[in-house]
This record gives sequence, structure tokens and C-alpha cells, in this order.
Amino acid sequence: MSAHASIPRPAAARRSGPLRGRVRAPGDKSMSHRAMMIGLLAVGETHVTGLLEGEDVLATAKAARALGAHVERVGEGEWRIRGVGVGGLAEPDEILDFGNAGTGARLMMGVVGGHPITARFDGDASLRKRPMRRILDPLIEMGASVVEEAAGGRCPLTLAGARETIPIVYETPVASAQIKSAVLLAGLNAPGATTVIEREASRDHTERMLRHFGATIDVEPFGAHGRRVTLIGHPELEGSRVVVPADPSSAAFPLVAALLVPGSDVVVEGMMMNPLRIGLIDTLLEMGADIEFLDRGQAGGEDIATLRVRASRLTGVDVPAARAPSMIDEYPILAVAAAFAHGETRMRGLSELRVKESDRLAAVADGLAAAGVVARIEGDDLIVDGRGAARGGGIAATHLDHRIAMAFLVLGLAAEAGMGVDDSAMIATSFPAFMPLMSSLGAEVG
Ligand SMILES: O=C(O)C1=C[C@@H](OP(=O)(O)O)[C@@H](O)[C@H](O)C1
Ligand SMILES: C=C(OP(=O)(O)O)C(=O)O
Repeated sequence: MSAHASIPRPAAARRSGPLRGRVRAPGDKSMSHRAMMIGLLAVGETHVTGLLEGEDVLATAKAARALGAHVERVGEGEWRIRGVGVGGLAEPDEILDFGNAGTGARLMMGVVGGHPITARFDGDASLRKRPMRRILDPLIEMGASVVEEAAGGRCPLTLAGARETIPIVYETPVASAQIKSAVLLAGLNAPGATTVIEREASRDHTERMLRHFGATIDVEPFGAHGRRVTLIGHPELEGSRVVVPADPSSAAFPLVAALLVPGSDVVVEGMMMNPLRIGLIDTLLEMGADIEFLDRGQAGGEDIATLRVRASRLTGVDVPAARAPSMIDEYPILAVAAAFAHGETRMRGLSELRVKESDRLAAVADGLAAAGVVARIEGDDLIVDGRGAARGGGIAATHLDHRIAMAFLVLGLAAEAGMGVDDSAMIATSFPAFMPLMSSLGAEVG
């Protein structure tokens, strides 16, 4: 079993008085994983500031070391990576254990799949349930092979990378930045052009960061909402400076808490505003959220903004399926906001939520029921009957899922009887300072 099997740590949140203060979410998780991996594939030194030092990214740092990079922490969130260059990976003599991290495991499968080395991938009980066929299928087309895998194409699995990587044109079967990124990262070591077509645009951090390190990447629109991304193989990636802005998926928790707890007034600093990541903000504004954009700027090649958020009267809305890729990790906390809104919120097209760290569709519906909120699943839609308030008082089962834990603790801050979660240990995968940050705003959580 993975070394990451953790001891459950129950936690609870009490109904809170007004939340007040100024906070900054940790560095973006998607960018932090990519900085480690692209740093590994670059020649020379990559210097990262603002890196998320959560368990998910630390697992990626360990894997980058096992594949030949020199990885060093030089300060808080400040890391130096001396890479080996595309084509220069070493065969690891240890299992690459990604713990709870789907992004780490799947993107690194792309890196390994494009190189003539063999590596074994594993993770915790949650990662072992997640589908890897979606990554392995295109990698097999590119010349990689699966030596061994658990039933249904799952971890633990052993991947033998391509001897000579074949550039392909690949249309992703679902909107997924992890699939797109795995193919592009494998394509780095292929001669010629590797193309990924996606019908719905997913987060584009891999494309942006590869370009920043010197790769040639062409992005064209495809259909109404999609993109066609073409990478030219065998680039000389050059070690670079990477500034990681604050993660909008983590900022979402204090932000929604401020909207729901009466009298709150909170400033959330330096949040990344990549248009493919801020579907939650658009949705909350439609619901009537009082969010003021104080400062707009740029960091790490991304737009950023500081947001002032005040407690608001929210109204239920209909969230279209096309918005899902831009807020895919934010549905648990949106469902909590919907519980305190007035009227029904329908969130459409959420099939991908079933294959996250937990089946988030079921975990959210069950947690809401435990809190006395009326919600139901219809096909791939989640419908929450907002009554302007929630009783709370129950215990949400978190199934090794950090976002379920944080979402229901936020619910507890606004619910009459507070709320418990059966385990908060996994919060350390993406937001290690969640509890002290929420406490600094006046929340009683722990
Ligand atoms: O590429 C990434 O960094 C991520 C992509 C998304 O997954 P999918 O690609 O499965 O949609 C998201 O849920 C995950 O938290 C991070
Ligand atoms: C889905 C998530 O991450 P991953 O796929 O990297 O485990 C998440 O952080 O919500």
C-alpha cells in the first residue's frame, strides 16, 4: 500500500460571527505541478516562487528527483530545479508514489510515456480508484506500453515509455487538461508536431508554461468552445523563472465563506484570474454576490486580481454544462453556496465529478443531506433547493477528498448547528494552511 495511507482527522466548524480580514490563498496547484515537471524537462536552472507546498506537489517534486532532476527548496514557496532536458530522463529506481494527486500522476505518465524508460506509478486508496485508461490510451498510440496495471487500467501500474515517440493528432474524449497535458508532455520527445483537439477548452497552464520555457505551441479555436493545440517536438527547453499566483480553487473557500456568513467583509489577495479557471466567480456574480475587484495585475504570465467580498443575499441559478471545465473543482463549494441561496440551483453536466478524488456528485449530495439541505442528482445534474439557510449539525463523509472536507467546513460556518467532517487530513494535499487562514478571519474551525 502507498506510504500515503493517512490516519483520519475529524474536524468541525461552528456557526461563525462576521468574518473579517485579508488573506492570500496558496500557490496554484496546477501551475506548481507543471513548474516541477517542465523544470525537470528543461536544461539549466528553473527558479520557482509561490510554489504550493502541499502534499500533491511535494509528491511531484519527489518524482522529478527520481527522474534525474536536482530539486531544492531554498525558502518558503521558493524552489530551484536543475533539469535534465527533453530526452535526458533517468529511469527511476523507486516507485513514483503520487499519494492523492491525479494531476501529478497523470501528467508524469505523459512525461515518462514519451521517454524510453520504465516507471511504476502508485498512490493512495483514492488515486487507485481513478481511471488511467484515458491517459494510457493516447500514450500507447504514441509508442508507450503498459507492462502491468490494476483492474480497469488503474494504479498501481508500470508504464514503459516509447523507444521512439510517435507524434499524434488526438481528440480528447472528455474536456480534461490532464489528458491534454499528458499528450503534450509526451509529444515533447517526439519528432514533429503533436496535436491535441478539445471540444471544450480546458485550463491552459501547460501550453502557457511550455511556451514560457521556449517551446513552440500553436493554439487555434476549434468549433464553438474548443481548441486545437499543436506542439513542435524536441524543443530545447530553457530553465526559467516561474511566479505562481494564488490558486483560485483554494481562494474559493474563504471567498464563499465570506459571502455566506452574515456581516462578513474579506479581502482575497492576488488570485489568478485565468479565464479558464474562474467559472465560479462568474456564477457567484450571477447569483448576486458582492465581489469587488480592487487591483488587477499580472503575475507569472497570468492575470491576477485582489477581490473584496461581502456577505450577500444569493439567488439560485442554472449553471450551464459548458461552464464545467472552468470551475470543475469548485462544484462542492458552489453547492454549499447554493444551499444558502434563495431558490433552486441546477448545476448541469457534472459526469466528470464522479472520477475525482471521490465521487464528488454523491459526496456532495450525501453531505448536503447530512446538513439538512434538500438536494438531488438527476442524471449528471446536481440540483440544490436553496432556502436561504441550512440547519447543519451533521457529519459529512469526505472519502479522502480535500475539497469535500473544506466545502463542508465552510457550510458549518454559516449553518445554525455548525458542521463536522469525518476527516480533514487530506486538506494538506492542496491547502495546508486552510485552518489557520480561516481562523485568522475569525472562524472557529479545527
Ligand atoms: O490539469 C490540471 O491541473 C487539473 C485538471 C482538472 O482535471 P481533469 O483534467 O481531469 O478535468 C482538475 O480537476 C484538476 O484538479 C487539475
Ligand atoms: C481534482 C483535483 O485534483 P487531482 O485531479 O490533481 O487529484 C482537485 O484538486 O480538486
